[in-house]
Amino acid sequence: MKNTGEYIVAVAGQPNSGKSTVFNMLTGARQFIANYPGVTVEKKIGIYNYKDQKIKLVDLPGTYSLTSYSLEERVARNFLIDEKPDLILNIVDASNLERHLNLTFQLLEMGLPMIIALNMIDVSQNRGFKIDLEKLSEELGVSVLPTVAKKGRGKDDLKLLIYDACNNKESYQNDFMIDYGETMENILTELEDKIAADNRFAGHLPRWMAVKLLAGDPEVRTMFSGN
Ligand SMILES: Nc1nc2c(ncn2[C@@H]2O[C@H](COP(=O)(O)OP(=O)(O)OP(=O)(O)O)[C@@H](O)[C@H]2O)c(=O)[nH]1
Ligand SMILES: [Mg+2]
Repeated sequence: MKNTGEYIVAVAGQPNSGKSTVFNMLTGARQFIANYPGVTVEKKIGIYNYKDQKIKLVDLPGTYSLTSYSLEERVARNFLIDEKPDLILNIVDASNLERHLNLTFQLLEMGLPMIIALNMIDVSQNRGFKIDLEKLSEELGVSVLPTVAKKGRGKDDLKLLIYDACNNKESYQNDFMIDYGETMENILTELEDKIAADNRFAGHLPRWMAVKLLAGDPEVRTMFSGN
């Protein structure tokens, strides 16, 4: 594992979930803009120090899923695959929980350490929603922290959680797995074995590749056919 004295945290979430607001809340003024390799999509990077640690946040483009059909989705997912950040900070809009969990499941399938900031708790409460945080966290196998980023609420707890997660990655590495049913699972297992045995795909998560392959993902298909 790299230990360069700084941790890289990818801020991922659907559009309008409050990613940038959380990003600003955590990093304040220490921000700069870069680009992702080969594309013009803006890469917003922010830095803050916490205790003895330097934390580098990357504000990923907002996407509804992680297929490879749009540039933003490709950028977000390639960042996760290529850079293997120390942690994914998934921003979820508590007032649209069901819709936002779609991306959460896809992020979980990438097999990286992850935590969730359940943002917009104020909006969710105003709508009369009561979210059982413990149950949500238990079902997903991920730590869930409520935030109201617009008002700075949850900032200190979130910094502490990020610090803890970066320093104890194994405990934040989830083993979440969608069960696609017997027929699909049989095919997936076969594919996973083939992928795991193929050194072209070293460093890739076999399960993730197998799922994407079955879904007809163009990028993964190209990788597989070797073109
Ligand atoms: N009420 C409320 N509003 C929030 C909260 N967090 C963010 N917002 C507002 O929600 C809107 C969207 O926030 P952004 O931070 O821009 O969301 P984003 O995820 O970065 O959006 P994209 O970059 O377009 O994907 C802004 O108007 C924020 O001020 C919150 O916890 N509560
Ligand atoms: Mg934003």
